[in-house]
Amino acid sequence: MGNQSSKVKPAEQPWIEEGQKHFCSISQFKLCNVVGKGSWSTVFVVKDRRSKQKFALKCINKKKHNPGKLKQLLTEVSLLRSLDHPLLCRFYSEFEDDNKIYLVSDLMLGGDLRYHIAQNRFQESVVCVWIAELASALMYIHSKGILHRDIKPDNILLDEYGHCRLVDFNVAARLSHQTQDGKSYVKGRVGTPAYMSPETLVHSIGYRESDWWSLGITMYECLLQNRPFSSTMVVNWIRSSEKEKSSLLETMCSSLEIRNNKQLNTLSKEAHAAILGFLEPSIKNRYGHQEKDIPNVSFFSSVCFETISQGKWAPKFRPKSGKLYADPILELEASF
Ligand SMILES: Nc1ncnc2c1ncn2[C@@H]1O[C@H](COP(=O)(O)OP(=O)(O)OP(=O)(O)O)[C@@H](O)[C@H]1O
Repeated sequence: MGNQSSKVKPAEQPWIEEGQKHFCSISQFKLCNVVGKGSWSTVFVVKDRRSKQKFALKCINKKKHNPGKLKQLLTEVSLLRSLDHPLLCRFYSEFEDDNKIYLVSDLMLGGDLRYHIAQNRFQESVVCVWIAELASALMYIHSKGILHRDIKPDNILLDEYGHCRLVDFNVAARLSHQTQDGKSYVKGRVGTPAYMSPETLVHSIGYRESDWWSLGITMYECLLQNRPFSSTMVVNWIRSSEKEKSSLLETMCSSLEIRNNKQLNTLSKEAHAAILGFLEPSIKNRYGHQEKDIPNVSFFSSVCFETISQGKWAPKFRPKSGKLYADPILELEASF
């Protein structure tokens, strides 16, 4: 382990002049490209006319969304405003006009992990830095009392140097409830089925450990290019009768079969153990139950968590510079 900070371009926030952080009108920007499309937004690369700096501008069409969705958006904005970490995508401003709501944030030019893992099978050393960076971001948001609830490769963007940024706080929530023994949780079966923890699927509840489970599925996928449970398998479990649902946890654990999974056996013993640690059905035994122990997980022995958490650890994979990691079809579909 070595401190690489002198050689490495940190995951720094772009420089912005004081006073320019609070964008309030679309006229302040020149539209450049479409960089992504979500289920309720289009994301543009825009250039601030004054500083010439580029940002991501998420545009949400008010007319296409019901008041419930817009309320959810307000929650997302309030959560984003409370967060500031080198491995999250910094949020600057929101403003609106008659038709749209606009959110301005850091622009991530390296594409999402879903794209990259579909192209390549990555070395463990690459994935180790990604998962350590995500673990660091996760510990930070948990320390702020927030659950992400939708960790998956689609919601992880790379910056131009290859640092991971956890994005999409659409369904994130504050840990607003407490069990009798003082454990914080959020109600609801929320997220993407294939990444949902057993407790979320079975009891419609999310703990901090539930995000660690999703990170475990993400790690599995980054290393092996597939997932331990398919979405249809999970959806079928959810749709099963109430009686069967009570045995869902058992089914899921036995289906895990990952303890004897041939693919897992192709990994180092450290990677294998980390996946089993994150995908531990019992939350008390799951990695992340004691978040302070995460840096001691043997899979992370080659990285320094302090440097990782400052966004200064050198990623082992750097996206191609000058390439726009966006489906060209989005450009054609864009409307404004
Ligand atoms: N800051 C950013 N920099 C670069 N690209 C981004 C940024 N934010 C979002 N994108 C791109 O835009 C896509 C859509 O963004 P996002 O998932 O936040 O939209 P959404 O409407 O909230 O989507 P959904 O509800 O389907 O998750 C992302 O998959 C990503 O490719």
